[in-house]
This record gives sequence, C-alpha cells and structure tokens, in this order.
Amino acid sequence: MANFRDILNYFRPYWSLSIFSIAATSIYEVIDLVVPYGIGQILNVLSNQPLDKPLEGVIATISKLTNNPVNKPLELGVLLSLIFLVTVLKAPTQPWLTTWFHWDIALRARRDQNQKAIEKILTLPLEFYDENNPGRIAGRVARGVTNHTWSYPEISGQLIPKLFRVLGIFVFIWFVDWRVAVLYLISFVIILSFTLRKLQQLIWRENRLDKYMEDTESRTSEIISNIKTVKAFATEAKELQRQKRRLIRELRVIETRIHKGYVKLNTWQKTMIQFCVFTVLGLTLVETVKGQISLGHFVMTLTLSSMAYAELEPISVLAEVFARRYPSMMRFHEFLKVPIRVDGVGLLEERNIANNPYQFTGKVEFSHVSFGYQSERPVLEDINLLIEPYQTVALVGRSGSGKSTLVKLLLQYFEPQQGQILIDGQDIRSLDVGSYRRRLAIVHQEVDVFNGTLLDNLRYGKPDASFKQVQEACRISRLDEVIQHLPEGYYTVVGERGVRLSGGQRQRLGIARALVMEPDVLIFDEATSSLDYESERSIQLAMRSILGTRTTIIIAHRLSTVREADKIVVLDKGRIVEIGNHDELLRHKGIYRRLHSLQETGELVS
Ligand SMILES: Nc1ncnc2c1ncn2[C@@H]1O[C@H](COP(=O)(O)OP(=O)(O)OP(=O)(O)O)[C@@H](O)[C@H]1O
Repeated sequence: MANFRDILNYFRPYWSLSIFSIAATSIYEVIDLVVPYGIGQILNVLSNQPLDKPLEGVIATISKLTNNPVNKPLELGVLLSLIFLVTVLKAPTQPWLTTWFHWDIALRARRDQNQKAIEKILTLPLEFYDENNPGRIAGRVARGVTNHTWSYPEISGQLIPKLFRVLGIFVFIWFVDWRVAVLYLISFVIILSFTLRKLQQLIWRENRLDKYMEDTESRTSEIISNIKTVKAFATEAKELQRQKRRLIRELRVIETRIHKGYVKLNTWQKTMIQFCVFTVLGLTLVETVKGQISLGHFVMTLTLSSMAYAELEPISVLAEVFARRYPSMMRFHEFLKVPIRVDGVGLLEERNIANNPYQFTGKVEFSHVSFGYQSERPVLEDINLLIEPYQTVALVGRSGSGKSTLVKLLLQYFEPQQGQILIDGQDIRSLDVGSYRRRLAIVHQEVDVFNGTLLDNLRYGKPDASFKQVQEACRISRLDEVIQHLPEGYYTVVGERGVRLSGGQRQRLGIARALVMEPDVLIFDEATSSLDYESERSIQLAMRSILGTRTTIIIAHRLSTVREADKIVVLDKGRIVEIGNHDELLRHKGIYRRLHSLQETGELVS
C-alpha cells in the first residue's frame, strides 16, 4: 500500500534544494512581520510612548556611530529604514530564491517520475495489460504526476512557510502579551486539528471518487479502441447512456459527499476564526484600557492576529486542495509498486545488439513442465517435448488447450511451476532475459505497426540492420511485392498517420521484421488465422521458404498451415496427447484426424 512517505520520496532527490527554498520562503514570510511591528513602534514614537528595549538599544548604537542624538527623527528614520529593507529590497530577490526553486524541483521531479512510469509500463508483466486497459493506466499516470507537480509549489512555497509565519506571529504576540498569545495558540490548534480530522474523512471519499473516475476513463478508452464494434452493433446510444450514468454517479459523490463536506468545513472555520478575532480584540482592548499595553502594541497585536487568522483560510484551502489530490497521488504510487516479475527484470539495460552473448543452434526442450496462471488451476501438465535445431514444430489443439501458454513460457513471460525449459541444454532461467529474447522472434496474429516509415518498422528490433538484410527479409516474407506498389517504397509512412496496411500486408511485415532479427527460434502465433485464402496462401509460401533455415514453432488453427511441419504436437486440456508428422497423425485416428476431417469436409469423423 502506498502512503504519505511515497510522496516525500517522490521529491527525495532534491531534498537539499528543497530545504533551502522552503527555509528561504519561510524566512521571507516571517520577515514580513517586521512591517506591522515597525508601524506599531512608529505609533509609539508619535504618541510619545517608549520603544521596545531591543529596538532602543539598536537606535542608541546607531546614534553613537553616527554622532547624532537620540530623537524622534532618528527613531523614525531607523524604523522606516527597517520597513524599507523588508519590503522594497526583498522584492527583487524573493522570486528567485523561492518560486524559481519550487517550480524547478516540481518540474524536474515530473521528468524523473514520468520516466519511472514509462519504465514501469515497459517492464510490467503482460497479464497486467489484460486486466488494466490503456485508458486506466494512462489516466492514473497522468493524474498522479500532474497532481504531484501542482502540489509541490503549493506545499513547499505556501503551506509550510505560512505555518512558519503563523509561528512567527505567535512569538511576536507572546512578547507583547502572553495571554493573547495563549488564546491565539489554543484557537489555532483547535481549528487546525479539527480541519485535519475532517480532511481525513474527505480523503476517503475522494479515493472512492478517484476509482469511479478511473472506471469512466477506462470505458472511454475501451470505446475508442473498440469503436468498430460499437458502430457495427449500433450501440452508441447504449454506451452514451452507460457513461452518463457513471458521470451522474461521480457528480452525486462530488456534490453530496465531498463538496458538501468542504463547504461545511469552510463554514465552521470561518465562524470560528471570526469568533477568535473578536475575542482577541476584546481582550487586547481591556488590557490597553487598563494601561497594561501601549497603543502601539494594541495596534500591532490586532494587526498581527488578524494576519494570523487571515492565514488560516489559505492554509485550509491548501490543505483541502492537497486532500483532493492525495488519492490520485496514492494510486500513482500503487501503480509504481506493482511488482514486476521474471520477464521484467533487467529489460531496461541498454544492450549492444551486435554483441549478444547468446547464439543458439535452436534445440529446445520442455522437460516435465507444468504451469497454471493460478497455481490451483493447471493450464499445462507434465509437458515433455524435444525440438531439434532447424526443426519445424506445429502446436495444434482445441481453443484453450494451452498452445499460446507454452510459447509464453518459452519467451519467459511466465515461469513454469514445475520442470524446466532448456535451450541448447541451458535452463532458460539462467540466461539474461533481454539478450535471450533477442534470439527469439514471434509473429503474432495482430501485427503492431508503429507510426513511421516502413523501413523504421522493419528495423524496429535491429536498428543497425543493413538495407540488404532488410531487402532479403522482405523477399522471403514476400513483402517486396507490397513495397513495389507503395508510393515511397521502403520510405512510405505507415501506421497512425500513414498508409493503412491490410491484414495480409501486416502479416508479411511482421514476418519480415522477425527475419531481420535473424532469430535462432522463430514463432508464428496463429499468423494466418485471420487472413483470406489468397493472403493465407501467400504467407504459407513465405513460411515454407523459412522452414529448415532455423527452429520454427507454428501455432495454428488452420491445419493447412502445418502439413509440412516435421513434428505436429497435439495439445488437449494442457497435455500433449499426440506427436507425429501429418501422415502419421492421420493414420493414428486421434484428435488431429478429427480436427483435420472437420476442416477438410466440415464433418466430424469418429
Ligand atoms: N493471462 C491469463 N490469466 C489466466 N488464465 C489465462 C491467461 N491466459 C490464458 N489463460 C487460460 O489458460 C488456458 C490456455 O490458454 P491459451 O491461450 O494458452 O490456449 P490456446 O490453446 O492458445 O487457445 P487459443 O487457440 O484459443 O488461442 C485457457 O483456459 C485460458 O483461459
């Protein structure tokens, strides 16, 4: 669970600068108090009352040094100079020693934390993205970082220095009349502690609101990414209604639970403050009438206590704003604390692609491998499979039989609970994940296209690949046939802001991109499942020219893709139930034959 300490750690790298700027701001805030003090003393001079002892001492010293007698003009001159120093002279230095640093720290921390969030996004396990959609994650990061950035200057540049100012006022008043000071302190403690208690309750409500807001954002993001389905099913009105209901729920929480809470708190604070101001006025007046304090001290006490109570309002507002932001800050830290697993470790280290320490022949062995996403629900059980170098192995089986999971284990997205996976005789767990994965390449059913030129996309995994290598990969994958017809050839912009590629074209791009990596093991994950017959044939021809050049694993629903595999592995309910080549498995009269006949004739054979 995240807590307040995480917010402090957020700004920790800048602690020395932070202490300096907070101290500078606080000093400026306290120095300001010299103005009402000076005015009080001027009133004393004008009404022929004695000055405070320390001030008298200062004036006597100045009189000696300047050879001037102590008189009204000298006293007034010293007091005016003092006020001049803390007002006119402080003005040009204050913004540079305070505001500049507060924002500088906030913005530098913003850069650091955004970087941390990106690192987290890049290293989190894949299933995190199954459970949290992009809108939810992006919203959490953006709101978290923004709220930290805005809060820092408010807390360090205003809230803390204002508290010091209040403390300074207390000290000033204490020297004038300790009874007024005690009253002042008690009222402050009561008002602030009540405010903090109320804010704690409000934070709890804000947290609920934050969750609601994330749900709304998440659905909006889903609507955008699934807009084709929304339109095809004509569910625009339904989606709108659903979002409207969510927004109404948010508003209800804001108005009835949160906003009302803040207004109630504010009303209570204002009444208390006015009551205290009035009490201080009465008490000080009585003391002045009794002759216990001078006219100058009367004015100074009133001015100072009004200043102090006037600070209470911005202090409460700042605390309130912080409370409103606190839950989303906590959610950001909770996101940063999501544990990364085996596949995230060491991935962010820069690697010299050309000097990959690994080069495999491509011998892969699954030895007694068992795995379940939840340990009580096994998805793969006691898998034993040997894939020789340069062999082509097809994984087939009903949906949910565990084909993709087997590949995910090979890619080290997950670790088997039992057994081990070996490549060229080495346990893959003993290898550096990043360098190991670079020797493998996978072509998914949905090929991601990044915004940029086709060449950039082809070189995505290996930016230093020569143009010749890229051309060769495109020839094998038959992407060159597509490139011929593109307006700028390899330099055509594709992706978000460029030419849209069809499913088949994207597949060829995916294969070419994988081949550019020159992998030792190449995996096709249902690469042809969503293609029309012509595109499928074309991809099959591309795949055929790859077979035998490296270890190849093909996950396929369409059995036409796997006929030529050296070995076909049939999975059923997480177990290997048949192994053999196409002809052997047809003779075996098992699941493969049933699936084959279903696809060939549309009929099931027993
Ligand atoms: N991230 C996950 N968390 C929990 N269970 C999962 C996860 N991914 C897959 N499963 C479950 O594991 C089982 C095997 O899934 P897998 O995707 O490996 O099957 P498959 O044979 O590749 O299926 P298909 O051919 O439909 O892609 C299924 O029951 C699936 O629901």
